Amino acid sequence: MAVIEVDNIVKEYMVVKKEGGLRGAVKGLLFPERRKVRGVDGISFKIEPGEIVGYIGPNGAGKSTTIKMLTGILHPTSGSIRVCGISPQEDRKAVVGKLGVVFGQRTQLYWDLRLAESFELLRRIYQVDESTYRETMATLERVLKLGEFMDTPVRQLSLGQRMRGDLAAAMLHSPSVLFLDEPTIGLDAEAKHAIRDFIKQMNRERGLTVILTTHDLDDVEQLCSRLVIVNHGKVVEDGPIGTLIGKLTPKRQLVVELERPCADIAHPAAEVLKQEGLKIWYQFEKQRITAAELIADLSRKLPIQDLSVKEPDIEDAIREVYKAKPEEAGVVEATEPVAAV
Ligand SMILES: Nc1ncnc2c1ncn2[C@@H]1O[C@H](COP(=O)(O)OP(=O)(O)OP(=O)(O)O)[C@@H](O)[C@H]1O
Repeated sequence: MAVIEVDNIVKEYMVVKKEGGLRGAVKGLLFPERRKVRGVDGISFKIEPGEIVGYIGPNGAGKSTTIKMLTGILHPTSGSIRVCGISPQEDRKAVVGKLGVVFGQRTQLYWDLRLAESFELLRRIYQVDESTYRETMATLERVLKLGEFMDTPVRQLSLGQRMRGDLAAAMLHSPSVLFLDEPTIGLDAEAKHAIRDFIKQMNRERGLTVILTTHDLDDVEQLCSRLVIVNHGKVVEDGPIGTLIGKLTPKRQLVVELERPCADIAHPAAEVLKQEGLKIWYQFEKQRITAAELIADLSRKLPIQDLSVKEPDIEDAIREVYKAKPEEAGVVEATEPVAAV
């Protein structure tokens, strides 16, 4: 049985149309013109146990709205959702017991308590019995290396430590599904690595199902086996990462800094985008040549002082690949949210 079944869900919001200028503002106050917009417009997908799925799309695509409906915070205007066979609308409490949620930008830890006290409070809220809690906590402490800051007040934790704390908090009640919203945002390379390692380990050892929204291409490449790509409230692609990632990010850039000027900087498999002094920007297609091959070729003929590979922006790539006609978009500009309907 699928862990998550989403069948043709729609979410409509009421918004007030805004008009420019003082006259427009007064008119808007006296005679607000309301209209419905679709934040999610007929989304369907199924997720099987143990999958790690990247749920990605540009800003305003409908990712948060979908996650809020899956967790029961919002109700769909139409369509149906099952999480572990349960409808979040009908029994939110039961669904919450099956889910762990981590928002990179917010914390569910208690700012004024020490980390260990925060966990104890969450244990009581989730009604985890003490022996199960001790066992789970021992694993989480070891894998996430929480020991050194268990007694630190949450407000004094670094962002990376707090994220590790938040992941542990989300796993305290041994959920079957973990929702991660930008789990590595703002973290340094080492902290990102620790977070990704933990997710992989929980998935491998406990069969944890993970849904991940992220703007970080490395998160997607290193964690996800499948991508569901949304744009303008609709699923535009759903498939294995191997086939989709190349389509989304066909082009990369290599920035090379030379030690001294050179006349022949061309390469047959890469385009020179621009040159500023000793710095050259090459653009190349992953399918045609790998970064390592290009670097090896160039360093044979050029005196390279420094270089870096630039990944394309995942958001721009999605927008570019899945350009929708405005009438299909279902999104109205210059509107102000009023209410979910
Ligand atoms: N409370 C609300 N009232 C009105 N419209 C809303 C509301 N919440 C979201 N929307 C609209 O619904 C659409 C989907 O928004 P949503 O926040 O789900 O997108 P997202 O993909 O999560 O974007 P981001 O990456 O910026 O978080 C957007 O057009 C947004 O403006």
